[in-house]
Amino acid sequence: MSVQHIMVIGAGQMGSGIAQVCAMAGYSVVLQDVKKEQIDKGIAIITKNLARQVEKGRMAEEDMNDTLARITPVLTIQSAAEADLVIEAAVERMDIKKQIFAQLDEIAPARTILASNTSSLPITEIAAATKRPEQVIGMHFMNPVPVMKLVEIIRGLATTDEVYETIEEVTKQIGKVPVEVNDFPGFVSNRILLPMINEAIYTLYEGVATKEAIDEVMKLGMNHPMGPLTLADFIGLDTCLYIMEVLHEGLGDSKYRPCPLLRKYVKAGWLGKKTGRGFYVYE
Ligand SMILES: CC(=O)CC(=O)SCCNC(=O)CCNC(=O)[C@H](O)C(C)(C)COP(=O)(O)OP(=O)(O)OC[C@H]1O[C@@H](n2cnc3c(N)ncnc32)[C@H](O)[C@@H]1OP(=O)(O)O
Ligand SMILES: NC(=O)C1=CN([C@@H]2O[C@H](COP(=O)(O)OP(=O)(O)OC[C@H]3O[C@@H](n4cnc5c(N)ncnc54)[C@H](OP(=O)(O)O)[C@@H]3O)[C@@H](O)[C@H]2O)C=CC1
Repeated sequence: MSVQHIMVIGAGQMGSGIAQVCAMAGYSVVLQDVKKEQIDKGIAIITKNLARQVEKGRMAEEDMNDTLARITPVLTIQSAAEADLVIEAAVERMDIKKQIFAQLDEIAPARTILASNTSSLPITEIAAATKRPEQVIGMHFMNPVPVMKLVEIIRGLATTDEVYETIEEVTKQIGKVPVEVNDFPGFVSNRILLPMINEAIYTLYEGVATKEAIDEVMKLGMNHPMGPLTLADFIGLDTCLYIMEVLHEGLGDSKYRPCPLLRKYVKAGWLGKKTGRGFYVYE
C-alpha cells in the first residue's frame, strides 16, 4: 500500500509532534482538531521546533518553509476522504476514540489505514467501531515525538500483515524504529513505565520523601533523564490516570490501582506541564 497523504487527528502535544515528523519526511499532512486555538498552538510549536533546527544549522530555511507548507490545519474530520493513512492522537478516552473511528470509517476511502496513537487502550476494541478492523492498527509514538526514536506498533486481533508492513515502512521513512507488540492493556511501554510512575506518586503520597527528592533519586541513582514526577507532568496527569485505569481494569490486578493523589490532581485540573501545574508549577 502506498502512503502519501497522512491525516493527524488531535493537535495536542502528540498530534503536533506526529504532524511535524511526517511533514519532515515529505508526507503531505492534514492536522485536525476540534478547537482552533489548539491547532494554532500546535502549528506554533512545530514552527518553533523547526526554527531551532534552522538556527542550529541542521535544516535549511527553505526546507523549513517546505515542511510547514506540507501541513494543512483543519477543523473538520471530512479531510479523511483524501487520506491514505489517518493517525489519531485525540484524548485517551475510549468513548471519544470509538466515535472518531466510526466517523473516519464512514468518510475515508476503502484503502485508508486507520491508526491510533493510544497509550494503552485496546486496538481491537477501537477497531470494532469500524467495518474495517483489518485496517486498524496501533502506532504508538513516544513524547517528545521529534526526539524519541521508538514507535510501538500494535497489531489488533484482525490487523493484516499488509497493513502492519505498511505502517512499519512509514515508521522507518520518518526515521523512527518500529517495535512490534501484541494488543494487551498498556502494550509493553506503559505496562512497565506507568506502574513505576504511579509508585513514585504513592511514595510522595505516603510522605516517604519530597517530590524533588524522589525525582533526584531516580535521576542520579538510576540515570533516568527525568525523575518520575517530572515525567508524569510531562506526559500529562490525565493521560497517566487514564492509562492506570486501563491497566487496572484490563489486567484486573490491584497492583495497578491509581494513586488517590493522582486522581485528586486530575480533578483539580492540575494536569502537568500542559496546564501550567502538576506536581510542579510551570510558567
Ligand atoms: C505516555 C506514553 O504513552 C508513552 C511516552 O511517551 S512516555 C514518555 C517517554 N519519554 C521520556 O521518557 C522522555 C524522558 N526525557 C528525556 O528523554 C529528556 O529529558 C528529553 C529528551 C525530553 C530532554 O532532554 P534533555 O537533554 O534533558 O534536555 P535538552 O537538552 O533541552 O533537550 C535535548 C534535545 O531534545 C530537544 N527537545 C527537548 N524537548 C523537546 C520537545 N518537547 N520537542 C522537541 N524537541 C525537544 C531539544 O531541543 C534538544 O535538541 P538538540 O540536542 O538538538 O538541541
Ligand atoms: N502525553 C504523552 O506522553 C503521550 C500520549 N499518547 C497518547 O496520545 C493521545 C493524545 O495525547 P496528548 O497529545 O498528550 O494529549 P493532549 O491533551 O495534549 O491533546 C489531545 C488533543 O486532542 C483534542 N481532541 C479531543 N477530542 C477530539 C476530537 N474528537 N477530535 C479531534 N481532536 C480532539 C484535544 O482538544 P481539547 O483540548 O479541546 O479536548 C487536544 O487538543 C492520547 O491517546 C495519549 O494517550 C501517546 C504517547 C505519549
